[in-house]
Amino acid sequence: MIKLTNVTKIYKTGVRALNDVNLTIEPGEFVYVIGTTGAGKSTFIKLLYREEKATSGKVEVVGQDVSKIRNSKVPYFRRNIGVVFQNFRLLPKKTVFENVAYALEVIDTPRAEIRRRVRATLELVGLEDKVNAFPHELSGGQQQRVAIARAIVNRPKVLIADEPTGNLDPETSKEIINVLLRINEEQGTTVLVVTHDQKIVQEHKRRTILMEDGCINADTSLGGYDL
Ligand SMILES: Nc1ncnc2c1ncn2[C@@H]1O[C@H](COP(=O)(O)OP(=O)(O)OP(=O)(O)O)[C@@H](O)[C@H]1O
Repeated sequence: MIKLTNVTKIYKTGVRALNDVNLTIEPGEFVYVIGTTGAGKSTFIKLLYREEKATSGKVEVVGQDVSKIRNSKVPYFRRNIGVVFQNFRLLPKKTVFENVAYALEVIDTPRAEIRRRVRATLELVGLEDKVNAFPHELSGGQQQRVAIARAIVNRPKVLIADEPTGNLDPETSKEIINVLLRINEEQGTTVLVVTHDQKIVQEHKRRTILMEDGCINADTSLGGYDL
């Protein structure tokens, strides 16, 4: 599903954010990416949805060589990938329903289909009773659920969450991780969670990739590494 082969990323400033990274993530995996600030976690995920391009090496996502996708085709490619951020990034003047429906409207989904899929997705994230609320009427955890619903409503193969619990208290963080786990288990979506939250990683043990100075320093799937 995701394969990096000898991937290096050097920014224009000369910073080497990723240094010869090799990694494979299989379809349906749930993976944490952890590491100190500046380790290269965000750079890694930006390469996956073509927000940045690798300086050298090969990045493959859903069978495509990401650096070879033409700029005009990038929006189509991105339909395979849902992304959730720490700061939710919802449209403030749109309701919960509209925020989630928007992702389907831009790809010309028929109205009845939009209604059906938005409702089913809001149910999956436990927000069926907030369909008509506006983002400012919701708690942080509820806003993050809306962001997750928006990211998965068109059934992407990969869901990437960059510090999804960074602004949330421990109890709410746990709920958000449970939602991500449910999506992984019920829909078979490959899920990547970048997090600083050691507690979450310990509580719901899944494959964990530790990044340091642009390298993968440990990977629990390779064994011999107990966090
Ligand atoms: N657009 C950019 N231009 C130049 N350097 C950058 C850019 N983005 C990131 N960097 C640098 O690349 C390195 C890796 O950054 P990255 O954001 O990938 O780390 P991170 O592990 O996600 O950190 P954090 O946990 O703080 O988000 C850092 O030294 C950072 O300063």
